[in-house]
Amino acid sequence: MLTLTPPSSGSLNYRNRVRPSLNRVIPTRITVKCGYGYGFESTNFGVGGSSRADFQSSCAILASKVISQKDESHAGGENNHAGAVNGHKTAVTDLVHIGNDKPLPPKPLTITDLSPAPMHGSQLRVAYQGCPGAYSEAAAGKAYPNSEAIPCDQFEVAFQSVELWIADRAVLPVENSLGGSIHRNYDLLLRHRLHIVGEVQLPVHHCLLALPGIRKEYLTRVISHPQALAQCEHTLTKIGLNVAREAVDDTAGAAEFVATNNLRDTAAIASARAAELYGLNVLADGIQDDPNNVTRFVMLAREPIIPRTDRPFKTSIVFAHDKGTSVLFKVLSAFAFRNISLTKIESRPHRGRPIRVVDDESEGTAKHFEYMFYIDFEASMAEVRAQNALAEVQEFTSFLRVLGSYPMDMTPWNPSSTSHRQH
Ligand SMILES: O=C(O)C(=O)Cc1ccccc1
Repeated sequence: MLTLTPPSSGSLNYRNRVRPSLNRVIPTRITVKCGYGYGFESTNFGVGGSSRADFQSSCAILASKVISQKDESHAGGENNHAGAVNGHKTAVTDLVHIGNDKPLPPKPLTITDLSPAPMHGSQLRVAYQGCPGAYSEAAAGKAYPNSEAIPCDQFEVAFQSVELWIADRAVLPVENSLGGSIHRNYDLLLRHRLHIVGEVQLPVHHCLLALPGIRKEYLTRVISHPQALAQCEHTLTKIGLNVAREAVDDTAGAAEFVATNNLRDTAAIASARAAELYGLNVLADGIQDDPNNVTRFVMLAREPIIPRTDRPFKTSIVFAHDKGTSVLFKVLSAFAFRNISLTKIESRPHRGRPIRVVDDESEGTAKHFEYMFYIDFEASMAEVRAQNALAEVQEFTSFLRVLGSYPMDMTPWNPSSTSHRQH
């Protein structure tokens, strides 16, 4: 389990443990002991900087990295017969020099360079918050089918694991069709320097889990992630479960807690996979109030991907403004005039500057809340209309950051089953 502890040590502990009762190997969440001295002040977010320039330079850095990695391969690594470019095996013929030590000109980027595979030559490692069986783990599997999912005990830790190269990607739930935005996670996006490189929408099908032999009538408590409790509230009442609700960090963690503590009076709301992993019975399934319950996750990486125009892309930005009237209206117009659809707009209190005091000699003083605005729009940063829209937005804002420009999840809509079953 990856956890945060005060600076000093520096050890990493990632192991598999066997649960004797379940006779199954479940990866333990990893624990990393390191400092957590991030500069969280808004000045560290690049206030006043040109995010378009930032974005473009990031892309250039990525492209030049690919090329320099090729050069490193030229220099001859551990293997004289084949080199690796971004983790992809390269045939020896690509690496020979022509003539007088003249290196080959750099090869054009290919599709595999756009989302670089890990340099360690193994599976992509994807960090998520929660225990095995959590929905975030399923989202990691949907986004990166052959990846190794790394459970972390907090989101902060999942972010750190990518920053410290323990993982290659982090998966973060950002909004739900019933509960709306997961605000804390938007704050995390701003506090860290990771880039959104993809999104997945996951139909979430909740089950009510209890120890074998336990019936609904024995229960005095239901535990789960707050989002899961909220998404099942009406159904729980409808099936007569008017018992205490308790929030825990993740759904699968709730299932594990019931199993390991042999709790006969407590049920967990979690996935069917969690029931299997922790040896629990499914008392009722499909208990989400909305059968079309979907959670959107974003994937984060240290480097941005190079935006393209040959498939639908989405771009996520965050901005703040100091003063001026109708700023939000002007920002929205920058997109509307260019026919760019917005898929999301969200405001969050500005942590660095939560309050603004306005003086008026005749009226006195007033306090206003200050906000950060998050917008997702349907265009790629490779499109001129998106670049122009952002150039305009920048004129009205004191801070602007592109969180990422990434392929939209276009998987066909496949809603979960429409009825819940009780057992
Ligand atoms: O707790 C989990 O399993 C998560 O991945 C977070 C979550 C909770 C409820 C719905 C979707 C994601």
